[in-house]
Amino acid sequence: MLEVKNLTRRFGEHIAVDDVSFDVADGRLTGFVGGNGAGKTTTMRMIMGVLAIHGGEVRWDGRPITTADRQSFGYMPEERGLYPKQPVLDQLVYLGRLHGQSAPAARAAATELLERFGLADRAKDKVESLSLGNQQRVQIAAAVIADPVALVLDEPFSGLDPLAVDSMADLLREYARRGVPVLFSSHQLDLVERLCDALVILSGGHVVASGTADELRRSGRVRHRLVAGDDVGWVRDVPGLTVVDVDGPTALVELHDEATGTRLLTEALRRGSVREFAEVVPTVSEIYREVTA
Ligand SMILES: Nc1ncnc2c1ncn2[C@@H]1O[C@H](COP(=O)(O)OP(=O)(O)OP(=O)(O)O)[C@@H](O)[C@H]1O
Repeated sequence: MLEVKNLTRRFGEHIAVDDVSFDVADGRLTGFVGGNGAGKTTTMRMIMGVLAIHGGEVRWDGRPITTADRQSFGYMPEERGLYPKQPVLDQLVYLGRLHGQSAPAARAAATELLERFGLADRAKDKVESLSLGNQQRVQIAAAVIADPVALVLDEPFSGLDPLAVDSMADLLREYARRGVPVLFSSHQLDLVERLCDALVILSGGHVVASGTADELRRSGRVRHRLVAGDDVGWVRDVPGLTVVDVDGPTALVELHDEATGTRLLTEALRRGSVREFAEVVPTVSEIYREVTA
């Protein structure tokens, strides 16, 4: 398990990351979200040891992380550091060897990854001759070439076309299935919702929410939607609830307790037909907007 404990980082007077704590459990795909400048990249850089930590610590397997631990991680930095003039396959083999792989093992792993990302026919081309999206695919291959024990990926999905997004998502799921903790940042909340087991939401350098998507949904205000056969303006007079919205036969309400739900439904049935009465589960986007507002 990767643990981030009270991490803090300043740039001059500005506190970019302020007492940030969260866990990335083994086998858990954890989405790291937050607006521009929230502190995601700074946190990931501290996890990987490329930026000095001003407070707190990073732990791996229950003890302070070491340089050797970090070398066994797969890291995709925000600044995509590939050598533009080097052929794609040679570059991946070189990176694999830097991580201690033998030349044949690195070549085999690189070839398999290039095939997986539809780049087998570009193996001999220089990186700079690839489109940005394809360079991004090579960068992903570089992060996973040496069979990492944890993955820390800064916006791995940005710039990918839908097919590459699917390959990337499959790859991350596969690593998670093998028990690898995976932390990735993204601004694509729909993707995070679809893919993640857990979420960490950062705002202004602080963790404003974290947990599984289900835990976050349940921790927010639960709303109910009532759709009746006729106008439901009368719900405003029902005690024990807050009306969020009323539009003709549809009302969105927050119940203060369960008994009010029963009362509301009974009243609606007494007045006519009820087409729907259900809990409204918020999406990750809605939770995000609420906690970062
Ligand atoms: N090297 C630096 N020098 C000065 N300030 C920095 C430096 N790196 C980051 N910051 C500041 O730290 C804060 C957090 O930045 P960071 O890049 O970590 O955010 P982010 O969540 O990754 O944003 P984005 O989604 O835009 O990539 C910002 O206010 C940024 O301006």
